Amino acid sequence: MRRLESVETLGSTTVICTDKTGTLTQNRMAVLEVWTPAGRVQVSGVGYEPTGQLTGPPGAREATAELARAAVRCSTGRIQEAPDGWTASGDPMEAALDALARRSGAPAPDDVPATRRFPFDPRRRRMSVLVGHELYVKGAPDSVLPRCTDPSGAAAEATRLASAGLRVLAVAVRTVDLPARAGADEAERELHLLGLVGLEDPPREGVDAALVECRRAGIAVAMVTGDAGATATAIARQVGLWQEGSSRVVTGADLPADATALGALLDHDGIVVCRVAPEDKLRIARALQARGHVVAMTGDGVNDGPALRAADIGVAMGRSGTDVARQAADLVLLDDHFATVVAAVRQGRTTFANIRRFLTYHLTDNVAELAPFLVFSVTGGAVPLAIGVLQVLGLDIATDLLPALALGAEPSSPRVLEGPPPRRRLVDRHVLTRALAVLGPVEATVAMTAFLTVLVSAGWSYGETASGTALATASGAAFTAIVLGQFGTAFACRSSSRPVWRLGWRGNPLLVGALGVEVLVLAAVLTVPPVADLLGHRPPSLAGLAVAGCAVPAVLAVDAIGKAVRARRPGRGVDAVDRTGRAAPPRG
Ligand SMILES: Nc1ncnc2c1ncn2[C@@H]1O[C@H](COP(=O)(O)OP(=O)(O)OP(=O)(O)O)[C@@H](O)[C@H]1O
Repeated sequence: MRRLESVETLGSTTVICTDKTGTLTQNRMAVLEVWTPAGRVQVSGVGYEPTGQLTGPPGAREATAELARAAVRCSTGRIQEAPDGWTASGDPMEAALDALARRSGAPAPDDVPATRRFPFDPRRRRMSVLVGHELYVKGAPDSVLPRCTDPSGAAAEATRLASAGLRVLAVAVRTVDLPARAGADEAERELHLLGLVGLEDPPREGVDAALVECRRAGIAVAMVTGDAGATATAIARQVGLWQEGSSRVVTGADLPADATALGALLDHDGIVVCRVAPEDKLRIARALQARGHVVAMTGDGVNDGPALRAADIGVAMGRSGTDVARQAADLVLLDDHFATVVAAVRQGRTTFANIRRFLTYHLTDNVAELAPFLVFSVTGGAVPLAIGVLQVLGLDIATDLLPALALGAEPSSPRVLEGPPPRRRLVDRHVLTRALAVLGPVEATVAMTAFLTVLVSAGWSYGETASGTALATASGAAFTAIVLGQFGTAFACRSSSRPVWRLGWRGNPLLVGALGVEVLVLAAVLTVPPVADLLGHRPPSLAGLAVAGCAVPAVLAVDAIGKAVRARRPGRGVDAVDRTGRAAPPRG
């Protein structure tokens, strides 16, 4: 996480716009098939190894070697031998082209340096390199084929390869005497098509399960990719993103210009947006936000910065992403894996819930601490002050600190990704009602009852001045009741919906440890004379202790009743993604 405050936003994510390569797929490319005007060639081989087999008519295999040599001349990515086998150095797709060249027996590219380079650009979707008078071009078929003089049959082949889920690249050459001032557009025309390459990039393991989690969590997922529609759709099907009936594929160029129409078009689970330009990503993020969504957007390219910044959560690829994307992002995925985005959302929801637990716990305590002062003031001093300022400090600093910290470390609930994301404020009506109107008053009542029980049993009656010893013993009982009440509150705060006995006792070992320490601190504060004298109390009498002990069951019982009442209210447990496949808006 680059910005800590984004953790809270992450938990509220309602739409994830993910790219494909490396996030949903492994970004381990391998050429499976080549089409040249001389025929088709099937390519086999293991990973990036330079040895493999080409199967096809001899003419097609020769043409494949020529195509591969041109593609490598137009690339910088290469394969290299590492201790654990052959790996890609640079762009994995270009490394796969290098492997193809070696498997096809193409002569290694000469050392003649390129005189001009027109680098890959996601808007042009092609690149070229001029070596002497030869211009080598490679790029997306829909970008390269219209610039070829002889593309017959290639478009249909490109569609066939893409429909099989392969990433398709067209490779072409041109012999040209290029003027020094000529730009890419002028250079990359009248091309001679060498053929098409179909590259496999297998889906990542765990993506399908992560998508199922997203659906349960009310998070819609859209694939936003620069790749072709057919390839993107095939991959969407393979990973389980495609939803029969509600999914559809839209091309970047066909996205409506109007933001409202764009938002309405994209506001569904399983949408595939293909051939997007970086500025499309920015528009997509803004259009979904305008519909009330909290948008997480992944990106890796230099041009993805504005979209990553505009999204509520910009997610950059740590391995394959550019520095620009990483700088613009809130979250950097060290493994580039889609499932990690979902894990981060889970952590975001957990952190949000833990901060609320922590706040509820502390607010409850405040009510119990304030009540004695209220009673004292309202009765005009007829009821003595049950606890003093130093005792309040003792409660806040000594006994409450560790349980509060332990609540902040409550592990993720298995149900945290069930149902639509919370879009509540940290302190909302539920937190305030629970702390100030339910748990707090119970603690306060038990504390005052313990206090008065000790006083009355020592012979005090309303309006009289209590003896110093009776007052100190009664105050010790009130103090004990508040500490024990907080004991119950700490367990009650572990869940906002389930009673304590459904949670198990070992779910948060830190809390159990913290409460053990709390008991020791309580005993010390009550019995160690200098401390007890400083705070102005003494150990409670048996009657006082008995009443104070009721604080735990009283808090837990009232908490369970409050949760049961809340569970009966309509609107709880709404399905995350409704049957139309529309993304659930954040819970209000
Ligand atoms: N290095 C490259 N040289 C030539 N063409 C490329 C290169 N990289 C990609 N292409 C072509 O451009 C198309 C779009 O690639 P781009 O990198 O914009 O998409 P993408 O970001 O890879 O999409 P995603 O990451 O979502 O899969 C690819 O389908 C491919 O045909």
